Amino acid sequence: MSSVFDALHERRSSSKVTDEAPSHEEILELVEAAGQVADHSGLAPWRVIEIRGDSRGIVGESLAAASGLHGHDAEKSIRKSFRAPLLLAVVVSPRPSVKVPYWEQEAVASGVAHALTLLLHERGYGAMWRTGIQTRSDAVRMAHRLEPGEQMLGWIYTGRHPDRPRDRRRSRIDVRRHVSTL
Ligand SMILES: Cc1cc2nc3c(=O)[nH]c(=O)nc-3n(C[C@H](O)[C@H](O)[C@H](O)COP(=O)(O)O)c2cc1C
Repeated sequence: MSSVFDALHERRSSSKVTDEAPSHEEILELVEAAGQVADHSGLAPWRVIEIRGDSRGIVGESLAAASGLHGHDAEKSIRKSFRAPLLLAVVVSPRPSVKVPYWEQEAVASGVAHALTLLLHERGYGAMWRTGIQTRSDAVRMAHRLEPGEQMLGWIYTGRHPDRPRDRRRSRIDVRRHVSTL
């Protein structure tokens, strides 16, 4: 079993995946695990929408509509949402709280999304968190039936990793530039 340290170093996004998607039951299991992230007041201010099959077109259609695309350009946008067999829309569902402002609740939802990508990777699924300039548009909100106040965080595109994940341990950051002392 790899350590959290190894898992973080080895995770890489996969833009290409096979048609094999995690089942609904597996998604429930992984989302439950991802939901164990630190959460001020335990508000669980997030939810995940599974999007499979033809429903995937709704994502591209709403992004295209929000961008005012038509014809060939709209079709191109719609095709993009079929790049993986399963799209997991991650949504911030803010709860009323005097103690926990919106930004903290978005941080929790974001943590859930990152944890999900790691868990999918561990199970041999490729995952890639994708958004679009119109992710928070009304067209996308309506297409995903978001409640007032809810916000999209994007979609995790996932499916079986096409080959065994290579050991891709490498650092992309110059850590000394990101850590300082007060
Ligand atoms: C909130 C968020 C939105 C993203 N949106 C996109 C996107 O729309 N298109 C894209 O190519 N990459 C997007 N990315 C980046 C990829 O998910 C991925 O992290 C990047 O390609 C680097 O690959 P790596 O994760 O293997 O380092 C997004 C990442 C985050 C966290």
